[in-house]
Amino acid sequence: GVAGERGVRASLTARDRVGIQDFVLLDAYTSESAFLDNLRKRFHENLIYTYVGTLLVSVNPYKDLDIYSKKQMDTYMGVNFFELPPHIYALADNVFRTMLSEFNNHFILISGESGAGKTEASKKILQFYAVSCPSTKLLNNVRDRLLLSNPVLEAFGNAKTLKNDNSSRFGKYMDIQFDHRGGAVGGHILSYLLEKSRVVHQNHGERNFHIFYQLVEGGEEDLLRWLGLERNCKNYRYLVQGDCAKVSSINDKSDWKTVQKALSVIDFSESDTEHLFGIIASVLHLGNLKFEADARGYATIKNNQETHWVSKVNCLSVLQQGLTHRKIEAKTEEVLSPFSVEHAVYARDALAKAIYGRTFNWLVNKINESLDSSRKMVVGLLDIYGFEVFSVNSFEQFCINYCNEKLQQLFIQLTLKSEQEEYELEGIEWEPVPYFNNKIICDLVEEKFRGIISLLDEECLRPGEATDLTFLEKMEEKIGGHPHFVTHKLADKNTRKTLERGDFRLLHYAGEVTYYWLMYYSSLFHKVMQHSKNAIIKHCFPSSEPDNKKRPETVVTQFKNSLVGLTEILTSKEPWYVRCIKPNESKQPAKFDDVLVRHQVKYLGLMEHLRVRRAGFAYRRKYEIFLQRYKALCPDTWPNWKGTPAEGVRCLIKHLGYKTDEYKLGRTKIFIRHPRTLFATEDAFQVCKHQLATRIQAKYKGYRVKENYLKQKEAVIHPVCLSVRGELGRSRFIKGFMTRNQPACIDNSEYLAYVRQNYLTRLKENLPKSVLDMDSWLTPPPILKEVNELFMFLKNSPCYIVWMLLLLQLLLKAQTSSMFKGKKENYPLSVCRPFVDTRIGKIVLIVFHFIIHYGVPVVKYDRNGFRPRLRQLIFTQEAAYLVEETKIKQRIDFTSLKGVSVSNLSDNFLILHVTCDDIKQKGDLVLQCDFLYEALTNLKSSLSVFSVRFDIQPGREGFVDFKSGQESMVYRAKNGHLMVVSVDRKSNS
Ligand SMILES: Nc1ncnc2c1ncn2[C@@H]1O[C@H](COP(=O)(O)OP(=O)(O)OP(=O)(O)O)[C@@H](O)[C@H]1O
Repeated sequence: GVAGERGVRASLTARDRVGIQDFVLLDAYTSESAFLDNLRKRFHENLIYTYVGTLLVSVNPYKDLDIYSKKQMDTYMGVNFFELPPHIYALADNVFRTMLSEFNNHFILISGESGAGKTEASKKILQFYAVSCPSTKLLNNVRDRLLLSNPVLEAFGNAKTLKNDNSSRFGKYMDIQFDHRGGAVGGHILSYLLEKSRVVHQNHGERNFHIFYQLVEGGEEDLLRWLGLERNCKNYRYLVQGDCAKVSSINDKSDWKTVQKALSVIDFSESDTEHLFGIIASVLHLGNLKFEADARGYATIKNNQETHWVSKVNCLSVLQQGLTHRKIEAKTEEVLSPFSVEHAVYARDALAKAIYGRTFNWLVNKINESLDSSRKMVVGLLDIYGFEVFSVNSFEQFCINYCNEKLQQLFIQLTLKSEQEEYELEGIEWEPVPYFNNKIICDLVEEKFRGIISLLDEECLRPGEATDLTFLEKMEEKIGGHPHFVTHKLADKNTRKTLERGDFRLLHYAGEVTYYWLMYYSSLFHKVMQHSKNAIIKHCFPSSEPDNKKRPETVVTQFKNSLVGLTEILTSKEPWYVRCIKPNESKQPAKFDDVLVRHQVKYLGLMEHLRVRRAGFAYRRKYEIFLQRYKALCPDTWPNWKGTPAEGVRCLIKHLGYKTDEYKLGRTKIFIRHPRTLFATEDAFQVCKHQLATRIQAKYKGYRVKENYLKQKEAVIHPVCLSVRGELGRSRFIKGFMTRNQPACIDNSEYLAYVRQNYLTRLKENLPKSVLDMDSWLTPPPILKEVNELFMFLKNSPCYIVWMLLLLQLLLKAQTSSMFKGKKENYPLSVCRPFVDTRIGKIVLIVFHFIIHYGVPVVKYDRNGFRPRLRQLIFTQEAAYLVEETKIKQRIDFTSLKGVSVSNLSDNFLILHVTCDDIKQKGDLVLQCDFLYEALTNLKSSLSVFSVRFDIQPGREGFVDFKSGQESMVYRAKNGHLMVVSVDRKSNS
């Protein structure tokens, strides 16, 4: 039954399969507690993945599990979602195959709290694609760049926080671009809202971005000297505020090396890296700049040494003035107004943040340049910061949490809402499943004129001084009554105690967060930076910006717009979800905190998702599509249905005997409640399909026979053929052909083979008196030009080397004959071409130092997944080698070669059986070779000193099954074996 079900499922489209799988799996969870129990039990058994429908839930194990090996990847490749335990590879593989079969774009949204495992999940998906996609030299290059962009982005965009030692401090959306064959041909990265405040300030127990520590700890002596840096993080104010420059889980020195290497692979020139690290160093120097008040109380820079280094590495000269003055524009002229010390410190930090932030954007663009291709289809990976609640939540947390609200809203729209709306739209009776729709919070933040962002914009850009308090009052006035907004003034007595006057609280879908931030907007240093000779800084602060005439966009509006862009990107693609869950707050393995997990399960909307999917239907299809697929099952709808598709489906399901509770008919679609109903229909279709196929085949065969007859007739009238055999030969040939009635394999080349064969038969009957008496040899027909030339040559200068060569050929062919004659179906047909001593390019031969006996191109089939790979098979005196271009992939000593098998059919497969106790060997090799007889004869002669079993097997060889069929093909069968189908040649030979 299971096998039958699998067969049925395999025949559905990828999307059907996933939809049905979704439904089947949901049966396991009856309540939230049951779901949690299951999650906990699995977690303790190291089963960190669970499906909720098609959505993958991952619980961070906080320890390395042996589930990400190459072997695991192979196991999940090309296997249906439900056939193996849940895994991130299964999801990645399904997305990939759905993309290839439907030719559309997809995205995987990875969400969860900080430290829940989002970045790790996205890396696992990327690694899976890197291994599973087809590989060529060019594609490998792209793959390396895609993979190596990660450590660079992590160095510049990740940092240690209290929650996660490698926390992504920016949002990342990455497109992996594929060609129509599934080769990964490129990528594109979008980054969102880097947490720039971290450059100048870190909370206790947290660090600045990794790259600063990597440079100071790992940078070469010369580089540090050139940048004016000392190898001690404690000397830099921007690196010591969290008081944890050194962390046991982070190795800055080795990470520095990784980043250096990665930069060179992704096309960063020497001058790029020089400028880049110049900027990193200058930020560190900036942080050490101190100010003191002059006699009038205005700021002046205290330590000139640091200014010198900032200027030197950034090639800047007007820094002093830029940091201690602001520009005031008064009608026609610009006036410089001096800063107080406090303002100067603020300006310094703002400059450091701006430099770092813009450099980060430059870095992302630069990586994109090295990855972008003219893409065909994409799988997008969205790994974006999770919902954050700290004791002090600033403007950045506000943006991050707003982003999470938007993504939750998208999730609701794409799953819960759209599913229920579809039933309504189709007029299907349906009891709505309640869920919390967070649109109300999104509106609170982003609504035009009334939302928090609009109010903030207004406050920032209005004339007069804007402060936190004026902004707060404005919010209280405009959105005071909103149920998700609270301030000290608006709160009830109990809540008021928990709020300061300057705070405001938002009741997010994931919990309450109290915000407090300082407003500031400045374009003070832009002019200064334009004078830099550092190419990156020049690029990041272009001279055309900012356009003073235009109302400047505030940071929050820029962010809002970028989220609108992101939503557009996502809604144009098919969604898939990975929900990451954090099992405990202390990053400990094997600790499952029920309260914490329950909270995440709640706000991630998992239970609602589950309920909606379970109450719904397993399968839905437009009437046209359903009818098109299954119309053959009903005599009234086959082959053509004249009425409307809806009537056709009605007629069809009546004929099939569907019970009324098994289905619902909507306005445009049929909805089927249980997978078993569909399985039964699909089963019936499979049976019916074969019967139909046989009928169509019979018709088609008749047509082909006729067509081929005409073709062959034309072929034998070809002038070459005529000149060889004359009219009599031609008519005899046509007669023979008609008797055999095997049109598909008869063409000019067979006729020529026939001529050769004929000559040899005549030669046998008229043997020469002596081999050296050339005149006694029968004259070969003109078509045997090579032989003729050889004879002419021998005639003129009898030469023993040539005779030796000829003899060698004869010996080899005799060897082949003794091995295969009468044992393998296509033996006589395929062996008539002359054997040569090697079939691989000279360049390959030159690269290897050993003496090569024979080389031939082959296709190697991986044992896991049976993916074909082009290789060269080379024999030397002691071993066989599998070579990719000029790289040896595998060596098989003849001493460890147990045997060689081929089938008795007309395929061109060979299997090399290798002793498995040699751990370096990867098991038996399955190879396909166009020159099978030549290769095996050569192998046999190389092996003569070794005792190797040489088998010709009927039909089956362990994990490879052979059979005859109408058409040659190779595919992975349902039993997991490689199925090799070859054309039946028996009747032909
Ligand atoms: N599948 C996994 N197997 C083993 N360890 C994991 C796995 N996923 C996550 N971890 C551990 O948890 C840590 C945090 O994971 P990760 O950086 O992916 O979290 P995140 O959700 O991206 O957090 P942030 O939002 O802060 O970037 C990792 O550094 C790793 O130590």
